Amino acid sequence: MPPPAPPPQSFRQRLGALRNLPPFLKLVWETSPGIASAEIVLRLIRSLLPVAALYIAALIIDEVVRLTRIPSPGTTAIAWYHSGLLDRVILLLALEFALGIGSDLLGRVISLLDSLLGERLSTTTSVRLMEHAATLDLEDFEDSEFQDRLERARTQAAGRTGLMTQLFGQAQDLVTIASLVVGLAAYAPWLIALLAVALIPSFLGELYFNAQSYWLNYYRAPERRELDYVRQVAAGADTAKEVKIFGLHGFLIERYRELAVSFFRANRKIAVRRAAWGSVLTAISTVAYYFAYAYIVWRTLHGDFTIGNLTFLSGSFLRLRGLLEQFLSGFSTVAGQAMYLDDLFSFFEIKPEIVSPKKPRPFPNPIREGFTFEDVGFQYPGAERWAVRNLSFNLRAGEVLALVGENGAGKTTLVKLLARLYDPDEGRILLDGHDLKEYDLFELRRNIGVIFQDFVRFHLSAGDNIAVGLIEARKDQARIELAAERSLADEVIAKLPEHYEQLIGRRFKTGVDLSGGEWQKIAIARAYMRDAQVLILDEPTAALDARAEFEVFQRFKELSEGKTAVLISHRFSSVRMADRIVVLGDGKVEATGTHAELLAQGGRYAELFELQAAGYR
Ligand SMILES: Nc1ncnc2c1ncn2[C@@H]1O[C@H](COP(=O)(O)OP(=O)(O)OP(=O)(O)O)[C@@H](O)[C@H]1O
Repeated sequence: MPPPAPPPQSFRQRLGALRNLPPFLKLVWETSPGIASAEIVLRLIRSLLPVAALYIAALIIDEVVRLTRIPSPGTTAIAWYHSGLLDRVILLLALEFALGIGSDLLGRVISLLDSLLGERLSTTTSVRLMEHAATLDLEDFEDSEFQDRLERARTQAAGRTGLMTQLFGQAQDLVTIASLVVGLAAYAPWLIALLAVALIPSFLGELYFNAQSYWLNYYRAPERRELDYVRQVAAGADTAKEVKIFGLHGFLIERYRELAVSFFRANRKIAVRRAAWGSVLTAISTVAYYFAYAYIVWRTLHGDFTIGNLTFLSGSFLRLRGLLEQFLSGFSTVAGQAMYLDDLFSFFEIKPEIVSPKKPRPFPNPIREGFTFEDVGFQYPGAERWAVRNLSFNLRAGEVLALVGENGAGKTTLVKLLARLYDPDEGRILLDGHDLKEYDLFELRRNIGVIFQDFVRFHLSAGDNIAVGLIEARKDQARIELAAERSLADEVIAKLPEHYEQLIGRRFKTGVDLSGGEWQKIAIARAYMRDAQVLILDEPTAALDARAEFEVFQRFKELSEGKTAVLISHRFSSVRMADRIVVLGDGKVEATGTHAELLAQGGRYAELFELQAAGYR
């Protein structure tokens, strides 16, 4: 589908993006006040060198002209030197030389500082981006519009160092321009007006095309994400197996090509128009330059200006024109880039909704009553169906509760609500009689150890893969080993060549991959790593063989002595171990009871149990 046409943007709106510059400069400054101030001082000095050089060049010429008009002291350079007539010229030449060398040196130092500061800026911005992303809600991450925004902000974080150099350069040029204008104004003020008239059209043209490019990128962010995604799927290690089996290469490459070609076409259209208009508008300024040049020559012939003045003025004018052109096109680049900054700063403006209260209630230790779901309803953003609704039940302190239900019944959603990854849209969840929202978010999560069905396979060492359950205890080898023992991961690790140090996953060269069930044992150890009061296993055992799952759950039950535990599984052999079972159907509690009670009731539980049991007979 073609992207919608860019909305008409007034110049004022485009220039409005410049409001992003002060916070951007603040960011640059905070990155490194030392380098930034050195840059400012050096650039200020360098900005005044061109006018000084032009002025001295003019003095040299006038001096030479003067010397050609007096009687020659001799024919050799030595005779000239000894006459003392060359003293002034020599001094001026030496000065001009020093200015030239100085300017070159300063240029080198400045670009060195630029690159140092740029790299630091890119790191600072990326770190801030990650820090901010960490505060945001899970809901945000699941929203594709948010993903687009994050993607744009991410590219901005890496790409804005050019803008910094540009801004510093602009400021430097501005000082040079001002110094040249003062010089020029002293001789021929209206030349300056002529320059302005000549340059404004090309400036406006640049501004317009920059805005076009920005909007193109803006609207294409979803497609760019798709482009990256397709590339990843086509050439990624995780997907290679299915891509090969199903022979998806052709399909993926074709999709990539289609997207890339449509990008290319849109970009080309803007580039061609920009080039065409650019050459027309630049021609106007060239005409103005020669017009001004002719005027200065004419005034010199009339005796109003000296030859030195002529060189100074034409030199200044030429330089000024170049600088102004550079400044204005730089300015429109800056205005264009400032629009991209919108993406970065607007990302920083997203505020999380799930936060801790200002004065949190102390977290109960031990939990006395447990959790109560009161008529809880929750709808995923953008979804029409309620994932859970009118959900009421108790999770009593110290019990082992199993959650059962068909796919999509709302089991995982319930767990996410319990850990406040989402807040309910209706009803409330109480912990020991108080709303979960009254407790500190961090404390709540620290007290809950959840292992999800889709736990993350970190491409880290086996030890670290367990330690992520309580990252502060990463160095506590005894704790890691105990957790591994409890989840049966110790047997898996014993077989690895480097044991706990073994890198697992196939992303890195020395990595060893594990089977699905082996990964699960490692993941379950994370729950044991933290001494949480509530332990939740949300079906991370699906890939375990029947014996392993039985053992894992048996241990889980033993080890959750004195803790509150929730287990979700589709295997009744495990479920029946729980003290109490809650049957979910369509986001509601359908029945509760022990295994025997539920079988006796003969509802959905009995039906599902019979189905599974029949399969084994
Ligand atoms: N991130 C999400 N965005 C939108 N809808 C979702 C999301 N996650 C789950 N759902 C929907 O919410 C409902 C409940 O899903 P949930 O994952 O809680 O089910 P479940 O009982 O854990 O299922 P399973 O046994 O398959 O794991 C389903 O209809 C599902 O489609």
